Amino acid sequence: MEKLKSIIPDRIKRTIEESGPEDLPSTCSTLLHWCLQTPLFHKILGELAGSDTALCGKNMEAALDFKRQGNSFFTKGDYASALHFYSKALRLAPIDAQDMEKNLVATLYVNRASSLYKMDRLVECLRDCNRAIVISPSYAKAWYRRGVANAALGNNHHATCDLKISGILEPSPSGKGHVERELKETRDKCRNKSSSVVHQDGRSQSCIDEKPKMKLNIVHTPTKGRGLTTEVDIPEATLVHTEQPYAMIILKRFRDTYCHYCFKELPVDVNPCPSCSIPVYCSQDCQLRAGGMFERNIPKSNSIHKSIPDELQKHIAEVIVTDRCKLDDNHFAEHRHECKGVNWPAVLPPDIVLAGRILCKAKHLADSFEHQIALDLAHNYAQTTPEDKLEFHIYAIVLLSCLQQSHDPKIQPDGVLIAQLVILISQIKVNSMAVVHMKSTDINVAPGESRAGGPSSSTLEQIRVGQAIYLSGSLFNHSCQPNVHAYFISRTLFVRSTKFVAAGCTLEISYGPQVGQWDLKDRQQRLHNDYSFECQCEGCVDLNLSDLVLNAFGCADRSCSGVVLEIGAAEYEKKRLRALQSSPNTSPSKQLQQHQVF
Ligand SMILES: C[S@@+](CC[C@H](N)C(=O)[O-])C[C@H]1O[C@@H](n2cnc3c(N)ncnc32)[C@H](O)[C@@H]1O
Repeated sequence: MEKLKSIIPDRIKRTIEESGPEDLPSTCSTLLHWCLQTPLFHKILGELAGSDTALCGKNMEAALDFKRQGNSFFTKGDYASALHFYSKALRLAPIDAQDMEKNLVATLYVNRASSLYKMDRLVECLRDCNRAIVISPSYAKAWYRRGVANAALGNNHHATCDLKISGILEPSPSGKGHVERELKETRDKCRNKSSSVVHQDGRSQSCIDEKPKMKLNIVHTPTKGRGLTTEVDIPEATLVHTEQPYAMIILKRFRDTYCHYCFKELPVDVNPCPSCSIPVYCSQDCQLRAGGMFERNIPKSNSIHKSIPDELQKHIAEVIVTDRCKLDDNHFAEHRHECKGVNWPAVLPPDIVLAGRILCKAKHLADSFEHQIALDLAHNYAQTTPEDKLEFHIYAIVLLSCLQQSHDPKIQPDGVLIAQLVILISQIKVNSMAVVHMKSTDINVAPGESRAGGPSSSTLEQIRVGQAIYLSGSLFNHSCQPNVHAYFISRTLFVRSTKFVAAGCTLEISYGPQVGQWDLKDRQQRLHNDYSFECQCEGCVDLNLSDLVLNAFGCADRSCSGVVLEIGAAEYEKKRLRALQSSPNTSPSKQLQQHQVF
C-alpha cells in the first residue's frame, strides 16, 4: 500500500490533502480513475481479493499434516501438544473433507476430545464430542467418547444412552465388545450412585441482565457538539447505559487467544470458522452468530440407523439440537461477507475491516448501499491530517474494490460511494471505542474461569481486545475529569456513574487521558492525534492543581506551600491563568492564587 501511495501523482495528492468534506466526491473519483489505470493497483487487488492467491482458505494437506503430528504426540502421552496440533488441524480442515472414509473434521473433534479426556477436561471433551456428532451423527467413536466422559462426570443416564448408541453403530465385533464392557461398568456405577447432570457448557454465564433505569437525552453543547444528559439526579455507581455494538472487530494480535465474536478468552476447545482459516470462537453459538459462508443442514436423527430404538433416537435428537442457537431474522452475521478464504479481511487494518462490516450491515438492513452507510456520527474530516486524508481515500477504494471482487459484483465503486466510505472511516476514527477486557494474570486460573471470590485486583490487567462502534454510546463526550465510566462485558457496553451527577449535567467518559494521570500537554496531544479535537473539558479549560503538581516540585522555602515549575511549563500555565482571569465564565473557586502557584 505504501508503494501505491508513493506513486500517486503529486497533483492528485495535493488536492486530496487539501480537501474538505464537500470536495470528497470529486477527489474520490479522481483517485479511483487513476487507480483503475495503474497496474500496481490491480496487482494489489489481486493479492487481496483474488481466489488464486487466497491464503486464508482451508487446506487439506496442511490439516492432515497437523493431524499426524497430533496423533504422534497423543501416542507419546503428550496430550497438551496433541490438543494443540488437533486445534491447528481443525482450523485448516475443509468441513466436507473425507479422511479414511470419515469426515476429517468430525475425526479431529473426536481425537481432540480424547486428548481432553486424558487431560481431565471433561466438559470440554463433551463439547467436542457434540461437535463431532452434529457433523457425523452415526460416528460410533464420538458416541463412545461422549459416553465415557458423561460417565466420568456422573451423568449416568446420558452415559448409558451414549454407549448404547455407540454399541449399535460400532461396526467391528472387537469395538462392540469394548463398548459393552464400558456400558456394563457404567450400569454398575448407576446402581450404586444417584445420577446428576453436569451442564455441558460448564462456563459461568456473566450476570449482564441489569438494565439502566433512566432515559438519556441528547443535548447540543457550544464547544463539544452533541452530548448526553438525564433529567434525574444520578447517584454514584449507577448504571446509566447499556448497548450492543453496531459493528465490532478483534485486533490482530488477539486473533489466536480471544473469541472473534464475544471477545472472551478462548477455552482449550476452540471452534474454528467452518469455511476459512482465520476466525476462532469460544463456542458453536458464537461461531453461528458471527456466521461463515457455510450453512450446515441439521441431520435428521431418525435417518442415522434404522435399528436404533425410539428412546435413543430422542436422545440423539436432543444432542444435535442443544448444539444450536436461535438467531432472530434481523441478525447480521458480521463475518459472512469476509469468509471466502481471500486475504483482505486478514491483511487490511482492523478499522478498515470494521468499515466493511458497517457497510455490509447497512446494506443488509436497507438492501442497498446508496445513501445508507451515512451513520449519524460525528466526524472531523476537515481537521484530519493530510496523510490521513490520503490514506482514507486509498483504503476506501481498496475496500470497496475488494468487496466488489470477493463478495458482491453489484457493488459499483464511484466517487459518491467512495466519498461516503471516506467519511465513514473518519467517523470510525473519532467514534469507535476500544473494547477493553480485564485479564487475570493469576497462573492458577484457567482461561475463561474465575477463582472463587475472584482474582485479586493486583493480578488484573487491562487488555484492549477490539474496536467497536456503538451508535448511542458514541454520543458520550470526553472529559479528562469524567463522571461516568465505560466498560465491556463480552460485546455489551456498560456505562456507570463514578460520582454523583446532578440532573441536566452532561455525562462524560474519558477517551483515555485523565487529570492526575497525564499532564495537560500530553492529554491534549493524545486527544488531538487520536480524535482530532482540542479538549474543552473542565479539566483542561480550568486550572487544576494536579496538572501543576505533575510537573512541579515543592518550594525550597518550608514556610511556602507553593510549587516550582520548569520554565516552559510555568510560561504555559501563566498564559492559561491570564486567559482564565480575563474570562467572565471562570468560577472563582477554580482560580488559584498566583503567588501560591509560581
Ligand atoms: C465520540 S464523538 C462525541 C459526540 C459528538 N459530540 C457528536 O456531536 O456526535 C467525539 C467528538 O465529540 C467532540 N468532543 C468530545 N469531547 C470533547 C471535548 N472534551 N472537547 C471538545 N470536543 C469534544 C469532538 O468533536 C470529538 O471528535
